[in-house]
Amino acid sequence: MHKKSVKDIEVKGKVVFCRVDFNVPMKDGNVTDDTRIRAALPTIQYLVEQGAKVLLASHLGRPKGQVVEDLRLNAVAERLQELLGKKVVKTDEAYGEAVKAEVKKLGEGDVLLLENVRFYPGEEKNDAELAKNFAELADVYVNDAFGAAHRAHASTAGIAEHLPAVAGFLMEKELEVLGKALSDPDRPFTAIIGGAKVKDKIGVIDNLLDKVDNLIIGGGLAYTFIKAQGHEVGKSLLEEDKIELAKTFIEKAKEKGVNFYMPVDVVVADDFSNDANTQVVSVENIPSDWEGLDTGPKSRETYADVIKKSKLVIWNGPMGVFELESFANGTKAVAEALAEAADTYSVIGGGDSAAAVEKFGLAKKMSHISTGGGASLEFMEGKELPGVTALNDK
Ligand SMILES: Nc1ncnc2c1ncn2[C@@H]1O[C@H](COP(=O)(O)OP(=O)(O)OP(=O)(O)O)[C@@H](O)[C@H]1O
Ligand SMILES: O=C(O)[C@H](O)COP(=O)(O)O
Repeated sequence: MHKKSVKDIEVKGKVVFCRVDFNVPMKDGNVTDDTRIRAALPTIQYLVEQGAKVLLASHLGRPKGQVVEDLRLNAVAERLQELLGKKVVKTDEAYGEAVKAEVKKLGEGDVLLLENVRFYPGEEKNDAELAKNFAELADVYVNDAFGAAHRAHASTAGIAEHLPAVAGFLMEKELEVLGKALSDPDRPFTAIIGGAKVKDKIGVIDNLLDKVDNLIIGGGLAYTFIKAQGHEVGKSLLEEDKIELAKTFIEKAKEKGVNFYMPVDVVVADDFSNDANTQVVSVENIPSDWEGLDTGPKSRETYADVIKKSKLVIWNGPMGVFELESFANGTKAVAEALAEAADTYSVIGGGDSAAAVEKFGLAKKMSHISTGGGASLEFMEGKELPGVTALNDK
């Protein structure tokens, strides 16, 4: 990586402002999935072992610059304390005199978690004053928040102007895996793109068509492609204004010699619910008052075949409405094929696909599950990540 890492600097005795992405799912005041906390542990533990005074900063949810009691980081601090096996001090603010006083009390190897940085309006505006306030707390800045690296905020970008700024281990790992996939992929290289809307995936499809050998399309966005091929899609999700774009993607795939796989059959339902009546139909025969909610068995088989013959697969977006048992099979088939393909390096691009492999109990079988939803998507689109750009070059 061309950015400095936490290993490139001396941290002993220094106060380190470490931005992490502890934006975790919560229910009734408890952390329901601590994956992102666990993913940041190697950096935190390293800083502790090296004798740094560790200040952790994160956002949680979207409080829009106001204090929202339910979005305080207290439960996160508790979970972190359990995982680290050592005391984590938690402050009710993220900067200011009271916080400075707490920081002064820290000894080498101590850990303090600041309050939700999005309680301050300046955070999302990348306000220079707020960035300075954060920087005043510390001697060094470490960014390990890959999941928030696509945001140019005060704690992800602005602060780096005031302190030596380096990447943490999670940040490095994510950039290494995703970067290698895009710049020097093992082949055959397959991208699987699903999810709800074409509009959210335009950039990623366009960029990946320049790089992959196979592109597999599934999920709700497939119906715009099916329509682009001249078939009726009934009540399925359709973006009328993206049909022409879908045609250009199919054309681009042809020009680039990319094998383009779309569903040949789908599971249609007469209602968006688990108890709906369902049938499997070919894409030429989608009934006018039914909607497609999953890929059909023939498509699943083809997709699994392509996956197993690939050396590298990047997957972003579910193949169907996997949250409903009746329409989870397409997504499950992709997850199972990836789990079975021992020679295939599988990269799960965060968000819903990561939730799906977790739900099917197959997460451990994947080579890399990104902790970034939006961040990994923007990276795959070839966009610059402000949280990375802001760090010091090697
Ligand atoms: N055929 C379909 N019709 C309607 N919705 C669908 C269909 N297939 C999948 N979906 C829905 O798409 C949603 C996921 O879409 P999204 O584009 O957000 O995926 P993602 O990129 O994996 O997630 P994230 O944005 O969190 O990274 C899921 O909730 C799923 O139920
Ligand atoms: O959950 C995420 O993708 C990151 O934590 C970023 O959150 P945001 O979309 O609210 O900026």
